[in-house]
Amino acid sequence: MPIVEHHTSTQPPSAAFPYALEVLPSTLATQWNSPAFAPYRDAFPPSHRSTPDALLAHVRDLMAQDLKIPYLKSLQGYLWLTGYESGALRCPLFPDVQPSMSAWHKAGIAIVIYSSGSVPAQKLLFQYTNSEPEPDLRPLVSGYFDTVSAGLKTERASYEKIAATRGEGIGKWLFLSDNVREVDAAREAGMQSFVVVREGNAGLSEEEKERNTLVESFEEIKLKGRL
Ligand SMILES: CSCCC(=O)C(=O)COP(=O)(O)O
Repeated sequence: MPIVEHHTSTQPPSAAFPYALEVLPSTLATQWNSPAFAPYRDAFPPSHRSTPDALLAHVRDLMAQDLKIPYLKSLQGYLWLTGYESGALRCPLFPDVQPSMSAWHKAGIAIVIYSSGSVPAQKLLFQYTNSEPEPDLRPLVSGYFDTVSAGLKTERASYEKIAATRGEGIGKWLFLSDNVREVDAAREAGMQSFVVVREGNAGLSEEEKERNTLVESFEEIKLKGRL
């Protein structure tokens, strides 16, 4: 049963983050007091949401640091919704991702997503992919977790919590991520855990390469004899 860490192991850099920054000023200007937007606004600390300009500056700052704060992630999901629905955004996938996910699904292996991106944002990403002829990959996914529902991705307890939601023992799970600290946490919890090496990811030290199983494509996973 794989858990697919969905950002850098399934997707090359996408236009989603620039899109959120692009539409943020007009969203703040036109929706500041709208009932749809208010919950996203009010999730930010009061000191950073006194005015639309204050919130704009704060969100730009958080995004420049790529901070994985739940209220930022919720806002991004809200901003991405119009982009996906209008066709301005599509989630680009590495070419091995859809065929592998389909094959695992066909083989009865459950695929669960765990990301710092909010669960609503994860569902959008998998609904609107660049996969042809069927861009909507949600039927292949059995569950979604984020840092609100499962906890931090660098903590062992988060993986224990996710594994406890299904009947298989934790030793049957495989976790995939580009982030070695996440891979370590999942392994400590008792999951099998591989580092997915993709172009553009942070490099690994020699020590990290030696003590981890590395895969450059999901197609290699079967060859490693784990599925
Ligand atoms: C366009 S990527 C959306 C996911 C996201 O917001 C993010 O921060 C990625 O986090 P992950 O834990 O999946 O690396």
